[in-house]
Amino acid sequence: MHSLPHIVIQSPDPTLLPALRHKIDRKTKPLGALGVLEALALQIGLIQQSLTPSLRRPSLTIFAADHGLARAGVSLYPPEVTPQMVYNFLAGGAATNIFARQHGFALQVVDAGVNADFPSDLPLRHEKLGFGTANALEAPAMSRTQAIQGLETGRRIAHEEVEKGSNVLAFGEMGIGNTSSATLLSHFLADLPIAACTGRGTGLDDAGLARKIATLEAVAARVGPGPHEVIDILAEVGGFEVVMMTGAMLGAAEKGALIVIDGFIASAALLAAMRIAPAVRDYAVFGHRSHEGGHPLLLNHLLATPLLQLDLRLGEGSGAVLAWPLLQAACGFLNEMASFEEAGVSGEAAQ
Ligand SMILES: O=C(O)c1ccc[n+]([C@@H]2O[C@H](COP(=O)([O-])O)[C@@H](O)[C@H]2O)c1
Ligand SMILES: Cc1cc2nc[nH]c2cc1C
Repeated sequence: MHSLPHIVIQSPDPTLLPALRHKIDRKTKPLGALGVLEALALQIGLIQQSLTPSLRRPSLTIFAADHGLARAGVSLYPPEVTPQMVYNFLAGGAATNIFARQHGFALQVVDAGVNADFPSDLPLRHEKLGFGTANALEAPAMSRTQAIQGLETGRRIAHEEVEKGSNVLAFGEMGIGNTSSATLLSHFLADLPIAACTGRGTGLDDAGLARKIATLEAVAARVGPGPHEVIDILAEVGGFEVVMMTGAMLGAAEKGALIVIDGFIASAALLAAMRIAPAVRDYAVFGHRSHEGGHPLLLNHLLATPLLQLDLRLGEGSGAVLAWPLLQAACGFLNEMASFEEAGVSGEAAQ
């Protein structure tokens, strides 16, 4: 039987922290005046173990998959949209394509388990774990073996991106029904109440939201209160794209790359990854705060400071890619901004 891969992730060595702090504090600005950008520069410097970090070949990988639970009416849109959006990504017409082009991201799309037969010659990475997950109301979304295979595949994909020269990896997803998986992961892995962290996803109305909450509570009752191993929770509530994204985050951190987290689903994948190797958190930055109901709660749980707050609720990695100029700004000021000494500006406070 497959077993959970042994993944060792080290937190970045903190020895460089005082030198990084000193370099930031000698820049021509009041102490702390660059706020969150200072924290970002510190984090990137530590991850790269460098006082002059650089961001190379930003990459976005979108994992797509279908959800059996979508048949229970938990989304406003039909599951057919998942394969249709895959074609849209491949044609370059989705929002995330535009933002990725704008910011020079290398983009790849992975079929993690879409319920469609894609021609083998499409420029799509074929890593299908199944034709959509099982309906989690009735049975585990996937087997433990599929979950482990998904983790391993995601991990390999991230390693390959690093081998191609990337040190910034953003991950996105597409999967009708996947805010339900993310809600259930938040419930089981962060102890968040289902009613509080269920959101409208693609745009459910009040009645739809009430139906979704009742459905997710029924799934949670079938799974039972635990304790559960993280791999079993991933298998119980899915989805294929979420397990692959979890593996990819672990793979990116193993290689010392910066991970850019998108919205609610990506944050739930990180939550799962942290249960496998807690230090993965040290490599993550949070692109934005999604408009999806549970995301602020999950971000609080993760002690995360999202960089943008644009009321996005799209997924596809869009909120991660949009945060790119802020990552560049953090490295830019650390590398290029004059110090008090260089600029002949007095660095002493008057009182
Ligand atoms: O990233 C987010 O925070 C986010 C919030 C709401 C919806 N989405 C996207 O919408 C789809 C899931 O919504 P739903 O209603 O089908 O569960 C999926 O394709 C996600 O990429 C994404
Ligand atoms: C059209 C559409 C595009 C998406 N992109 C990510 N999730 C999505 C859901 C829908 C419905």
